[in-house]
Amino acid sequence: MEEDDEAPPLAVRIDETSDRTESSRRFSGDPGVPDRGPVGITIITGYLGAGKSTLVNYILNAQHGKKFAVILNEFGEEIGVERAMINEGEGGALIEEWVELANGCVCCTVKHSLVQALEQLVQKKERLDHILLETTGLANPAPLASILWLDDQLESAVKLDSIITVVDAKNLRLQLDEHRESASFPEAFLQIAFADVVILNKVDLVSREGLGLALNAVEDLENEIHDINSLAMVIRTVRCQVDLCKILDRQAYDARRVAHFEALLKEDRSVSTPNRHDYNVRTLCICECKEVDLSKVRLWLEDLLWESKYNMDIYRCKGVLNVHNSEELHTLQAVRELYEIVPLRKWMPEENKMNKIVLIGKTTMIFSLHLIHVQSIFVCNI
Ligand SMILES: Nc1nc2c(ncn2[C@@H]2O[C@H](COP(=O)(O)OP(=O)(O)OP(=O)(O)O)[C@@H](O)[C@H]2O)c(=O)[nH]1
Repeated sequence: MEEDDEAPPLAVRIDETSDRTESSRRFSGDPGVPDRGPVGITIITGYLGAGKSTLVNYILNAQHGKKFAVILNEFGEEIGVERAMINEGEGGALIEEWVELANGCVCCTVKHSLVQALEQLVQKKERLDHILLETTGLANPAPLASILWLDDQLESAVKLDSIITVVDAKNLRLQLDEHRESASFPEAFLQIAFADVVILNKVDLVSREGLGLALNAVEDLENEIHDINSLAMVIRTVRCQVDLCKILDRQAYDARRVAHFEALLKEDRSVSTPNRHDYNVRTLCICECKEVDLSKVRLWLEDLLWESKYNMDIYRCKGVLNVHNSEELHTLQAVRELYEIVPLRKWMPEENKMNKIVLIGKTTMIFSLHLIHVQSIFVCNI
């Protein structure tokens, strides 16, 4: 794990008096509803040239009537260049607020300025519907996710909504292959591993090559992305033209957002996703009906997330739990070392009570349930 990930999430506890209404209506097409819940932040990440600015432009120019703040993170020499790439509309009409973080990479040196920028922005939050944070092409989104992901006890005025990773369909394979043999770890893996949504952009460039093979080529890329992160929704685009309802207000980090977890229960994930490629970032899915002991789950998670035991570095985890002596379905969310387990709702009579835990992380070993000692969390041994 990296050193700079350690700032507590309390760092962005900004507005203790903010009200706690749901922010889900912001993009629901009902602009008349007064809604001053936490302002959602979407992190837009992706490799150099993948189409991040194109996506920001597309969002700003879409007919939604919403007010956005845009935070740009650029390296010193690029100051002003990124901003010039964004169409602010006549007289800046499309953007409510601009913040440029120009001191370096947002995931290390700029953490403090980011928090300050958010503090400034939320003072104007009555006028804001959403914040877009575009990171530099090389940024690792992990520390950002840890800073911005707040659990429900923290009454913040901002809330991480989701991480969108834009990937370049033409160059993705090259980018993933690039460092596979070397000691340096490609950001492209991390960006996919942390994504809630992957925009597979520039599919026009793949389709143009070898007509008959084109469809397969895009499908192969989708599979490759899912091998790394089976939780992410993958959307194919040309010039990032995407239905905004699919990418904004996803509340991907809200443990009480029922839809994410119900989808998890329905999806038929295999027990362990075999990788066709020898990547060391993978998804592993635990699927077991036996009841779990909550205190054992916590111990196991803390070993995994805090101690990086079992030769694994877990980036993201989501799951539903069948807890011993409880009639309630519990949800589990983790981003790096932060995790939360909350009771969500009663199990329904027709439901098959089960545990489903999806882990996304890096390992130097063969990813196996046995090796991560998952048997230790169950009330009865399996
Ligand atoms: N053919 C094609 N070109 C695209 C598509 N999307 C974006 N581009 C072009 O790709 C180039 C890079 O797009 P940007 O949006 O600037 O990419 P970026 O990720 O912001 O780039 P950096 O800020 O340098 O990391 C631009 O010339 C875009 O016009 C697409 O779907 N197809």
